[in-house]
Parts: sequence; structure tokens; C-alpha cells
Amino acid sequence: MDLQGAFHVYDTTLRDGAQQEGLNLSVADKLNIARQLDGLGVGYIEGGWPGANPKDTEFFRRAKEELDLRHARLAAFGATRRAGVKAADDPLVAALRDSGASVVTLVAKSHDRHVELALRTTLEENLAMVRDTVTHLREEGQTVFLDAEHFFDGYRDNRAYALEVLRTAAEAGADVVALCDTNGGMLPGWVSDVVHDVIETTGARVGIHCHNDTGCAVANTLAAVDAGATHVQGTLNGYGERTGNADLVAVVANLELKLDRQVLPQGLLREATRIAHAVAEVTNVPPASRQPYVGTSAFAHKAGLHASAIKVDPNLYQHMDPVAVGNDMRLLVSDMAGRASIELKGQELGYDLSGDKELVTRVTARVKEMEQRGFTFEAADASFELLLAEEVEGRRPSYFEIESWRVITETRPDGEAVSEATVKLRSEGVRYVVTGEGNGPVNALDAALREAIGQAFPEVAKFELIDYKVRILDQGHGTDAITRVLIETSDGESSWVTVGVGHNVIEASWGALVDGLTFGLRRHHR
Ligand SMILES: CC(=O)SCCNC(=O)CCNC(=O)[C@H](O)C(C)(C)COP(=O)(O)OP(=O)(O)OC[C@H]1O[C@@H](n2cnc3c(N)ncnc32)[C@H](O)[C@@H]1OP(=O)(O)O
Ligand SMILES: CC(=O)C(=O)O
Repeated sequence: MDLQGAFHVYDTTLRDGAQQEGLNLSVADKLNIARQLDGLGVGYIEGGWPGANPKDTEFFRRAKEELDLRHARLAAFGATRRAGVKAADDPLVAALRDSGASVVTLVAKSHDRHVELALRTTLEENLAMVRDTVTHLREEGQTVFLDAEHFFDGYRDNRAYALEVLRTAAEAGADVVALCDTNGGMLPGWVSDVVHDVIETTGARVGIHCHNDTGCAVANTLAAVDAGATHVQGTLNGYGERTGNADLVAVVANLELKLDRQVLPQGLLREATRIAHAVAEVTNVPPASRQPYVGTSAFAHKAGLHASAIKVDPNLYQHMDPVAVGNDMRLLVSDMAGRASIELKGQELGYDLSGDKELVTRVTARVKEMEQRGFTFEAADASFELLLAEEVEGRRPSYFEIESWRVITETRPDGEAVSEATVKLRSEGVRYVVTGEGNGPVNALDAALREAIGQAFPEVAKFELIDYKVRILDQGHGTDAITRVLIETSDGESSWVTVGVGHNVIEASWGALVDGLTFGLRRHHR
């Protein structure tokens, strides 16, 4: 497939995405993300603005040596020449020319008010800035795209001038004029009307760049494509200024799966979930679980009635097969579960419960009763699996019997508070009495418990508590409230979450800790 031909998928995660509050990418991060984007098969990767800051300049220098892109071309982003300067003499234009990128995307003003107020120049000089800069870069052998900044607002205020900017760029040799909804205020119908008019009036190849301030960035992008745009810009996970840009994965998934337009190389859309999550690791921005297509909740089903229909056919409650974007269907167990939810969840965990209605009814009732007391199983799959195993196998999986535990916290002479726990238990016929220290009571209990069990099961040494969350359930009761604790434990290869509930935060933590170790041992021994 000709990625740079019939239809352009243009990613600006490394430039507009990096303009998101709280997102700060090193050069190594940018190189890493560029490789991921190439793996998704986008046609263009906008790497940043060379010359604007040392990091972006360095990115383009290293990209030449280190990036071996299979699908994408690298694009350098920057502004047209400044007013009153020759394009060849403008240092920022020179940085674009010398960046090594074969494509340059020039941002240009297309709204007359911006020309007069922000650039503080004449409308004629702005046209000359566009013409000269495009011509200069074309003469240097680069492909040029034009990002017409504030195009839609400019079109409303002064249609003739906004269109003149596009014509000027196209006549000077720009391959694409991308209409930018810079302030993100548009709605799909409006975008559609403007794109139709631009194509009819200018005949230029039109691209679209939408921000999400009305929550319509993806819809606006699709409306533009429907009206004839053949170049879409967006970012992974919708990163970007303010409320972000169009989420490029949602855009391409909609184009391929709903509108039957192949815009990525065959088969690569299936990498979307993996890549969206891998990039979130690099940006260190937690992925939104409800993100369309690739979110962990995108195909998660909680309501009992949904599960009962899904049991017959998953498509009854799904708009598409999650496999097409590399995602998975998940069944959530909670007080909204019915028997079908439990049966399907059991299947997911390797238990065929279809022949035992009574057991399924019992588990459903237990889940509802425990959730009423404060437990939550949708967030604690491992505790649910232990409950299910107990019902199926007739006894709770157990590798040790707790005799007693206690924990004290005291201040040392230097004022530091430390905790000490003692745990007494029996495992494999041996009695263990072990103390553990920690910077808090849960830390001390965890240390003592693992030390004791580790003597009978050395594999416990690999287990590590990686997350600990406390939630007060009945907030009206202050320190007397019921507490829920969620603990995530890892064995270095995978992790699992367990839940404990109690009036006492230590008691709740203890329940989650014991479940966490029990689940880990069970998984190891199975
Ligand atoms: C819509 C978008 O998201 S476009 C991308 C925006 N991204 C960024 O701004 C990030 C990178 N930017 C930067 O590092 C800096 O702003 C720079 C290097 C580009 C410019 O820095 P400075 O020269 O210090 O100026 P400053 O940031 O205040 O910008 C104002 C200048 O840019 C000029 N300018 C603004 N827009 C444009 C444009 N589209 N074309 C040409 N010049 C422009 C203004 O006329 C003004 O010039 P002047 O100083 O000669 O009056
Ligand atoms: C160019 C760009 O990022 C915008 O106008 O939003």
C-alpha cells in the first residue's frame, strides 16, 4: 500500500501531542515513540520543531542516524519565514531545511485577525511569507504540507482571505493544505460544509487537524474525510494542547472498520492496543481505561443482562470484535452480576460452570452479599478466583494456617515512627514465629508474613507488593468507617489484585495480603 499516496495518516504525537500539559519527552522517548508509530504503520511522523529548542534539533539529528523507518516518513514542523526577512535567511526556516526530514509541515496564519494582531503584519506580507517559504523549501527538494492555523475561524471572519492563503500555498507547491481547528470549537456539520467549499473552490488536496475542545475531534476528522479530505492528522491517545487532538487510533479504526477504507498497511491495526499502551508507558500518562477501541474498559462488561446475552453471542453487546484492534473482551464480576456473568467469568478463569446451576447461583449470591459489605471484585480478580475455587473445590485454597498476628508502631528516640509485626503460622506441618520490621504497620506485616511463608515456599521471595490503595467506604463515620484495601502483588512476570475489608485498616490490609500470597502460591503450583 502506498502510504504517502492516496490517503495520508499523519501523526503529530511528538509535536502537538508533546504540547499537552504534564507531558515531557526526552529525545530517547521521542525516538522510542517514533519506532512505535512506525510499527502501527502511519505514513508520516511529525517529529517536532527543529530550531525551536535544542531537544527537537537533537531529535532530528539522531533520527537520521538511529531511525530506520519501514512505513513512515519523518516530517519537520515549523513556521513560515518572519515578516520582512528572506526565507533563505530566516534561521528557523534554515533549521527546517537542514533537519534531514524529507517533509516539512509549515504552520501559517490563515485568519486575518491573527495576521494583524499576532504577526503584526499586513495580509499581503503574510501571503508572501507563505509563498516564499513553500517555494524555498520546494526548491531545496522537500515535500511541503501547509497547516493553515485557525482556518475554520478565519473562514468565518474572512472566507476570501482564508481561501487565498490556501491557494497561495498550493500554487507555490504545497502538496497538502491541512485545515486546522486550532481552537477546537467546531462541530461535524460545520467542518463538512467548509471542507466541501474548500475542495470545490481551490481544488487543493485537503488535510484536517482537529482539537477536541467540543469533544468532537474524531467526529470532525471523519466529517472532513467524508467531505473529501485525504490527509488526517492526530495523535496517539489523543494527546495535545488543552483537551487534546483527534485520537489517531480512533480515527483510523473508524475509517478501516466502519467505513471500509484501508488506511494502514494490512493487519497493523491489530497492533493498536499494544502500541497505545506502550506509548502511554513512555509518556508516563496513565492510559484512559474508557478510551474508545484500545481502553482496558472498551470491551469490559459489568451488567448481568449484558453478560447473559454475550453468553449467546458477544456481538449482541459489542460494536465490533476487539481482536481487530488487538484488544480483549473482559467480564467484570460485581453486585451487578447475574448467573451468566459468573459463568462467563468462570470460563475465562478455566472453570466450566455451565452444568452446575446451583453452584453458579451460590457464587452469585456470595458476590452480591460480600459487595454489600464493601468488597469489590471487578477490581480484584484474584480474590474472586479464590472465592470461586473455594466453591468449586469445596475448600478455600490454603498453603498456611494463621495462628495469630500483631503489630505495634512506636517512635524511636530520633522521632522516627517504625512498626514491628509478629506473625505465627503453620505451614507444611511446621510452626513459624517470625517478626518483621517496616516503615508502617502493613509494610511490617507483609515482611513478617512473607518471611514466614518463604521458609516453606521459597518462591515467595519473588513476590512483591507493587500497589496499595485504601478507600474509606462510609465517609460519614470518620475514623470509625469501614475500610477497603486493594493490594497488587507481582511475581516479576505478572501481577494480580486482591481485596480486604474491615473496620480496621490493618485488618483489611491483612485480608488482602493473605489473599495476595495465597493466590500467588496457587498460581505457582498450578
Ligand atoms: C497552533 C500550534 O500549536 S503551532 C505550534 C506552536 N508551538 C510552539 O510554539 C512551540 C515551539 N515554539 C517556540 O519554541 C517559540 O515560540 C519559537 C522559537 C517558535 C519563537 O520564539 P520567540 O522568537 O521567542 O517568539 P515567541 O514565542 O514570543 O513568538 C512570537 C513570534 O513568533 C511569530 N509568529 C507567530 N506565529 C507565526 C507564524 N505562523 N509564522 C511566522 N511567525 C510567527 C510572531 O510574529 C512573533 O514574532 P516577533 O517576535 O518577531 O514579533
Ligand atoms: C498547527 C496546529 O497545531 C494547530 O493549528 O492546531
